[in-house]
Amino acid sequence: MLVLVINSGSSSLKYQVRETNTQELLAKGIIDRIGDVVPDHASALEELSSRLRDELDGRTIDAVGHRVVHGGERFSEPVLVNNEIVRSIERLSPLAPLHNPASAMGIRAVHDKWPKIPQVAVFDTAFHRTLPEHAWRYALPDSLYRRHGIRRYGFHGTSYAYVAPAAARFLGIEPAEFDGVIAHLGNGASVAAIKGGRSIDTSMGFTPLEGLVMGTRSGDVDPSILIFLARQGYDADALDNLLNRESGLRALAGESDMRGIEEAADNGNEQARLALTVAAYRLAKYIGGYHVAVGGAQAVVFTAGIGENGWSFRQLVVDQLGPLGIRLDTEANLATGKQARRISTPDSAIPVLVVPTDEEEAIAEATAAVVERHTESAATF
Ligand SMILES: Nc1ncnc2c1ncn2[C@@H]1O[C@H](COP(=O)(O)OP(=O)(O)O)[C@@H](O)[C@H]1O
Ligand SMILES: CC(=O)OP(=O)(O)O
Ligand SMILES: [Mg+2]
Repeated sequence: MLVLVINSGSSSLKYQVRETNTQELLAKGIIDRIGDVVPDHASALEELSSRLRDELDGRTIDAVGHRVVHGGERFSEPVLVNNEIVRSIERLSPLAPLHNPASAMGIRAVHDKWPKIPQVAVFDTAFHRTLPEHAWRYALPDSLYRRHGIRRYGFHGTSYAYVAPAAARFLGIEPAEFDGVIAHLGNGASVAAIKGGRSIDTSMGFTPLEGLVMGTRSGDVDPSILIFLARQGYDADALDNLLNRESGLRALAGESDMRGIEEAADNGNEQARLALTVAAYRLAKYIGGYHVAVGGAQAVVFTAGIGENGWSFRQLVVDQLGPLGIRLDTEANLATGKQARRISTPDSAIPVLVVPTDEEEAIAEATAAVVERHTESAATF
């Protein structure tokens, strides 16, 4: 089955075209710096459509798989999209303002272009459905959970579901026996605690705003800051904009893209250095906490744009993990490539790995499975 995958991240649109029976990769690309060089997701979709005309050379797509960040309490598995499901994804937009609108727009754009093609939504929240209640529940009145679904959902699940078994394979253990801490560091960034191959805690919460310092998102802050600002006259939209778009690395360093920040820090820019230190310190604390949560990690794993490529950021983080007996191999940390690799010394108490993620490959597989199941069940009626 020829599957087009569209991964609408907050700052990028990644796509792949895969023949899922043969694993052949026909096209792959990224339109990045959305919100900066590319104005918005709509222009990114136009660019994608013109690239596909050239890259597909007349071959036709059988199905389209979309990454959808927020699935709320309703979606715990990939689903075949219909009108009602797109509306449901749109209703969840306030809980993932940088992502769900772009996914819904992508689904509608594909439907307008190719109305007969089946589309599948694959949710970032699904992998975290195994979180125990003590990890997903906030210390808030239960009515907020019952009335508004206010709880921890967690995100980047498709990536964790791909990387956790890959890390286990690298260590030579069964995926269901893997206990570890995985840091998915892209424009949005989160950490997950994996025990027995399942997610038991994660740093993002009700929305993809909680937790780590990100490109433009603050991560954890004292909620009183919001109350204080509300009393100063900030309304909901102003707070949303402040925390989701104007904070994080952008607020600390003046720009949100890690490549530019690392370069500025190398050139002696103090603001950029401080931004990296704040972000690395926050992450190191989470890694220590999740090492405890999983009852002793068998590995600490870095993945996604910064996790796979940002060697100096990895060094800043791992250098703080000395009390866990973790030692970075500075030479190995400089290696590049799409292979899973170890970046800690042989005597490090816990191995530190870089394991590249491939959300698009995982979405292509899930999409083909859903469409095949649907076609089979349609045939039996
Ligand atoms: N070679 C590199 N060195 C450091 N950071 C990098 C490199 N390549 C990409 N990145 C960073 O990765 C981040 C984007 O990661 P990605 O996983 O693609 O994000 P998203 O999916 O959230 O849009 C950006 O901050 C970018 O600067
Ligand atoms: C959930 C999330 O923040 O995704 P991304 O990192 O792709 O923006
Ligand atoms: Mg991403």
